[in-house]
Amino acid sequence: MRATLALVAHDQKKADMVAFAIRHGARLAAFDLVATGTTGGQIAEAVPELPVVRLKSGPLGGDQQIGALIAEGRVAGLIFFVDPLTPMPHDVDVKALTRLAELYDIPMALNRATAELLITHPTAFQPSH
Ligand SMILES: O=C(CO)COP(=O)(O)O
Repeated sequence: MRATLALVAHDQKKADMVAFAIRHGARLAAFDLVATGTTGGQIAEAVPELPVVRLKSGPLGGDQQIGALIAEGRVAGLIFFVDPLTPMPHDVDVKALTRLAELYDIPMALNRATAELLITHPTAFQPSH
């Protein structure tokens, strides 16, 4: 069974996420990928051979959709490049998403340094989560 990874990046971090997807394309290809709308679109444009299911954009409910997948036990890991410097209209959604990842004990990287550690760890993301 393939594990699902969720990929999300705030606007100021999208370039970092695209670079991450390019750098780790081969590793990411081992997973089913879901992403919030704009993040997924930019990954798909940069790495067209990497299939990414795009949900709604974050401010329009995408974070909540990923949270729901986590609550249903369908997400093995969350890589979320958070922008800590910009106020967000959907801050409560961001908080709800990270809270569910905490609650369901999903490996969660909120910055690039942690994402690098998780993606290069062969057993970090288990489908049973
Ligand atoms: O806002 C986001 C996460 O909170 C990301 O959404 P987008 O990928 O649609 O920009």
